[in-house]
Amino acid sequence: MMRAVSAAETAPPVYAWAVHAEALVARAGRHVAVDRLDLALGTGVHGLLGPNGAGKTTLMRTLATVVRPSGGRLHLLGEPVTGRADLRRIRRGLGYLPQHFGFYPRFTVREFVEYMAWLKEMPKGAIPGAVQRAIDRVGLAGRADRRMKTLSGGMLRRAGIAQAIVNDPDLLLLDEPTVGLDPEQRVGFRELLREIGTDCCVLTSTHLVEDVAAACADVVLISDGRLVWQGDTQQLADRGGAGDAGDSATERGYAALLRAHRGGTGTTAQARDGQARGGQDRGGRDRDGSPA
Ligand SMILES: Nc1ncnc2c1ncn2[C@@H]1O[C@H](COP(=O)(O)OP(=O)(O)OP(=O)(O)O)[C@@H](O)[C@H]1O
Repeated sequence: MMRAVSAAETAPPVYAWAVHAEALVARAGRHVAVDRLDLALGTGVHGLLGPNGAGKTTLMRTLATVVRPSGGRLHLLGEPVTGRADLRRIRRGLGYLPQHFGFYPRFTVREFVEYMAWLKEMPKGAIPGAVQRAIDRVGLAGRADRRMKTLSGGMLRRAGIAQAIVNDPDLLLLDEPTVGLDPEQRVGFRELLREIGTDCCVLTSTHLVEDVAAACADVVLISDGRLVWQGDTQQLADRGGAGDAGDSATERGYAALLRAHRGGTGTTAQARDGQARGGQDRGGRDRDGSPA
């Protein structure tokens, strides 16, 4: 008997990783904020953790093609970013919520999201429907015609998320998206992330380890611009012990990994548990081919 075959099964994958960075270097001003970072991310929700100044925002800005890499290699959605890259093509598939985003205060939510859809070169006819859908998904349907300047901090952040997802991106970058959201909104937001992550590579930075535990399948920990650790939330929790600071297993795991990194030589403290979600099968081995 014939069974229905979905498009996803028949369409060949165009690229192995949505994000593939090798020895990536990026600067914030004159400071090297991303320092020879190796990172591979496939479909799914990845949480980006790291202490203040770890380089999270600079990494996000680099992946959003706002900052040009100053060393190493970077591929986004299968396209090389270094050299004479076709950034317009990458940007059409990108969604980005910066930590601080600008907007015309007199724009309504709908006008703001429409404007961003236009900047992303979406087909004109597709924009009104896509804008309405994005606004609905972030729970701002009742406020679509309110001016941006009249929104609360949490509502503004949701409008920011709406513009980031309006083009149904293949790579969604969210820099501290839960800042300003109340607890109920945070729970709703985590659900939205999980839903988006079924067919999109989502990287979300946060200081709230609990957000990561609740919404992310994969955790990326960076410090001093380097990858310290990558693994799933259970593996993160398993890293912690009773003596580590934190109110939950994941917080204790985070504290233990940072402690090991700071106490180690940097390279010996680097670890990788398992493999990133989505992309190619790495057979449970790390980049050098040694067992994870
Ligand atoms: N314009 C700049 N000029 C010089 N140094 C900078 C500049 N912007 C950032 N830095 C430095 O680069 C490093 C990384 O900053 P970045 O904002 O990427 O880190 P972060 O992990 O996002 O930090 P936070 O958690 O505090 O937001 C920090 O040490 C910061 O002081």
